[in-house]
Amino acid sequence: MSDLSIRSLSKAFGGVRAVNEISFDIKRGEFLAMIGPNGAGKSTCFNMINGQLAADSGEIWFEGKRLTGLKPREIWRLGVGRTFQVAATFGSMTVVENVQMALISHAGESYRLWRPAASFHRERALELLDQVGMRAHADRPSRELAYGDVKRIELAIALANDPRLLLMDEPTAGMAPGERNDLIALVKRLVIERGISVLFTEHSMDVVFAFADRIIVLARGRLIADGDANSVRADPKVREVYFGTGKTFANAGAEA
Ligand SMILES: Nc1ncnc2c1ncn2[C@@H]1O[C@H](COP(=O)(O)OP(=O)(O)OP(=O)(O)O)[C@@H](O)[C@H]1O
Repeated sequence: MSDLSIRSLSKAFGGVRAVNEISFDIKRGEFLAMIGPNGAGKSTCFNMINGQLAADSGEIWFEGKRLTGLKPREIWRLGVGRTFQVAATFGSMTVVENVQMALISHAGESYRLWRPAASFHRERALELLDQVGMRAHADRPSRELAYGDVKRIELAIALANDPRLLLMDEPTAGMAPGERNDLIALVKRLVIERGISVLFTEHSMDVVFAFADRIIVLARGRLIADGDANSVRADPKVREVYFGTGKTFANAGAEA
């Protein structure tokens, strides 16, 4: 069964066709990478899926429900999660409190209700921290964490909503190469364990070729390739759009 279906999705900004008649599917449990050079339309596509941007035309369906036209919160409630940058907002709270807040929000409880009860959802929050390898840091203030660890907390927070599809727009941005691999390997393990689907964008070709089940490639708003690492790596259209960008594309991930 196809979890997410995108059909002829389009969005223009003035004269710029940021996303132009894009169609693709994500199956349950699939780890799908969306790649493309700068300005290809990846973020625009993500923002339409999560409801932050209205599509000009086309349709988005998730588990048989139409997402186009829904508000971000309605889409989130239907089981489409996304990672948020939490560090700046909740830096003064401890790691576990940040995850507790997400669980409170998921349960539809109010922050006011939570205040006198710091133990609210603590056990479940600790379980989530365990899954992302951060339980030992539970009671540290979030602002003390290293950047890579903040990314793990963001992942735990996204999982608190129990998503069946998780959208991750450049989850490894700003990370060192080793940390990137660790984070994506962790996400892939969670995908397998929880049977959720993930759509992610990533600039590191090594990461994409090593971990993605499938790769879709955008260029100037168009979808130009959709397949596994080998077929995408060998695709002349893909090579053409990456040629001259300075990325080590041709051999990236060849060992994977
Ligand atoms: N709010 C906006 N207003 C005007 N133009 C926009 C807006 N958002 C995106 N664009 C344009 O739409 C095109 C696609 O941008 P988008 O950010 O979706 O690409 P991207 O693939 O995510 O790029 P990057 O990898 O650099 O993040 C670009 O030409 C961009 O300049």
